[in-house]
Amino acid sequence: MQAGAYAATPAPGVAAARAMDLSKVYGQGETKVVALDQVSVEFRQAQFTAIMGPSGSGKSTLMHCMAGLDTISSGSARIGDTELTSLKDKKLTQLRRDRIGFIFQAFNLLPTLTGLENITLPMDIAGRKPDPQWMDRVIETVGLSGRLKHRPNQLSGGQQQRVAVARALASKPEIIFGDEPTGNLDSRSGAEVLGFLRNSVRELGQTVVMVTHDPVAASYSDRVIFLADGRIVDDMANPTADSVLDRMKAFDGKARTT
Ligand SMILES: Nc1ncnc2c1ncn2[C@@H]1O[C@H](COP(=O)(O)OP(=O)(O)OP(=O)(O)O)[C@@H](O)[C@H]1O
Repeated sequence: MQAGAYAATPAPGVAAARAMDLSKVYGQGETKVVALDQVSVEFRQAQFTAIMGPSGSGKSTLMHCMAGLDTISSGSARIGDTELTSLKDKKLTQLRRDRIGFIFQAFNLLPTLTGLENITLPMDIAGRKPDPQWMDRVIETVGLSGRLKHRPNQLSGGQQQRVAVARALASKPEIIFGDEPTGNLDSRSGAEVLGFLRNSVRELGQTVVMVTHDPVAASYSDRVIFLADGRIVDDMANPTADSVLDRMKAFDGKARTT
């Protein structure tokens, strides 16, 4: 995909990624675990989706399968129109590099590089030139203008995660996947980073899918899908921290009585 081809006119309602009857089974025989059981879901463009559910419900597995980090056992996983199961390793690596952004709990910044160098590193590796106007917008959106020459150890945890968010946004990926992106941050820094992610969806038309355990983090999203035992059991639009918490309590109560 060409730099600059994406997101000028994001189309809400169009699927940035899609799973159809996606199953993921680990192990065999007595150690067999059905981590995902025929999951079908669409992640729409320019939407911020949170994936929630109890420990072991399949959240990370779903994210890893959709992001091409893990193979699937049956069904289909697509990024845009590209079926991941049809890709060989090299093409899959290219797809992850060129079309997907990642934000993990650990910031994974290189200590010897400045903030700016960390942000542009994936594009440097791919031999692509950052679009200067886009970079300005990204850096402004994540509020890093005065911090670009600092190295990670001269930045707070929240600032380091903002660099990681900017790095994910810099190449205009079709979709960003976050695995508990604020899990290691105090609540104020976490709120800042979540605010930036939400801004990137609203102002830059970015598509974001984030795994979280935190109802407050989920309240920054447009939509929450809830997993239990490898299945989607609920889908909530315009979540608030209270509505998410209520739903989690209802699941807990049900789990205890069944
Ligand atoms: N590599 C693996 N080998 C075997 N089983 C696995 C593997 N990865 C995950 N599982 C199993 O698949 C199920 C789903 O795991 P997954 O990590 O997706 O859950 P999760 O909802 O992300 O959990 P958590 O909130 O604790 O991170 C669990 O039962 C887990 O033990």
